[in-house]
Amino acid sequence: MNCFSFLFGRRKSPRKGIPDADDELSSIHNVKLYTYKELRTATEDFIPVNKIGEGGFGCVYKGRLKDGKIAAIKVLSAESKQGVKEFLTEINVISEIKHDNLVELYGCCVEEDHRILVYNYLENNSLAQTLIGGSQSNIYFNWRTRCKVCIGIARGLAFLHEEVRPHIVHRDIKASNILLDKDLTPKISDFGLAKLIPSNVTHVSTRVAGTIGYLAPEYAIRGQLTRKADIYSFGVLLVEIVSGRCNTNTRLPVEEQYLLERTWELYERRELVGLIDTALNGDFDVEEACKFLKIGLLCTQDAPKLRPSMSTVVKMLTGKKDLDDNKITKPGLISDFMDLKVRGDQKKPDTTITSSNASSGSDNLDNSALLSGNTSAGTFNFTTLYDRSI
Ligand SMILES: Nc1ncnc2c1ncn2[C@@H]1O[C@H](COP(=O)(O)OP(=O)(O)OP(=O)(O)O)[C@@H](O)[C@H]1O
Repeated sequence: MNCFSFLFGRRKSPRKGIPDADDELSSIHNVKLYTYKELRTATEDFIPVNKIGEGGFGCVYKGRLKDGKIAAIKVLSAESKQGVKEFLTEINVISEIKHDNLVELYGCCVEEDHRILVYNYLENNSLAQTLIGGSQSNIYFNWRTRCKVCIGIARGLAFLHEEVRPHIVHRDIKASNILLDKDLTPKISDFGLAKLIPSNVTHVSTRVAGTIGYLAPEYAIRGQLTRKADIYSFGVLLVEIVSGRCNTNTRLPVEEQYLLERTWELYERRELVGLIDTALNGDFDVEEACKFLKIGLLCTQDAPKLRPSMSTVVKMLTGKKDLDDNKITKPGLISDFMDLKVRGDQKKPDTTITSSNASSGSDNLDNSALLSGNTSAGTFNFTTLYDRSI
């Protein structure tokens, strides 16, 4: 796989910051190329009624392709400079791998200034729009469905982490990146931030990107990226699925606002059952639900090496391996650190954050990482200064 050998900026297209289509096409392999005309026809000229969503990348439309397949057609917006790099990463990472719990890329369109991704259409939106904070959704997630969703996501991640070579770290596991098909099978999507981890290195140092609330502290603060960062994010998501709530909710009483802190507190008081979603109306296996919450805690422990691998998580979730309750240590939280720095108003719950000035792949770093964005805890914009040697 040739994911990160893209060339940018040799010949620019008239659109500022967008590389020439020929340059881009030379870095895209084994992917079906759609013409803009075909995608225009498929979406009836991208009419608003066919628009099914909008993300950081641009708008997503539903459309019928020439071969009759229904597709989700993601159009990179003209303003999205960051998106061009993510566009190529997404194509090169996802096009070469297939798994039941990963979204399927049908192909893409690179024509003049148009950059479009074409996916398998998934009928039931994302976990963020349905189970977690999706008040408009009419899907009921009973306990069995939640188990299936958790295990499916875990299997998809185990595949990326342990079966694909080189291993892939997704870097943005969160509720809005888990899409659901008609049977509520979960599909991990959005590989625009994914990184390959060569087998001979322990971690890569990288610009920090991801979503506040799901970011492992060692990665958020020091830029150290390993598979354990995804495992941390998965742990947060697992607790969200069992509790049916978002990781941060400032409308709740202060002591309940941060889900991981709350989970740890209830775990210590042996009252984890109090966290399980009341929408289940008591119709769940208490022991199993508490076990899932404990696995969430195992995955979010402060020390990355204590977090289990995803294949171990799959075994624990499916009852093929016992978990040692006595071994769970306190979750790593960046909220304490953020409390010192957070200022401003309350906006949207999920925000992608990016740090600048962090060297990539360097052995000796003097990093000054500027993090900025919005959380439900407030808009933040702060600088962390640190020195480290690996
Ligand atoms: N394959 C798909 N099938 C059906 N709907 C999809 C598909 N892909 C995306 N969508 C819809 O489009 C919305 C936007 O998706 P997109 O991946 O662009 O952004 P996001 O993940 O929600 O946000 P961000 O870009 O900030 O991470 C999704 O929430 C979902 O409703």
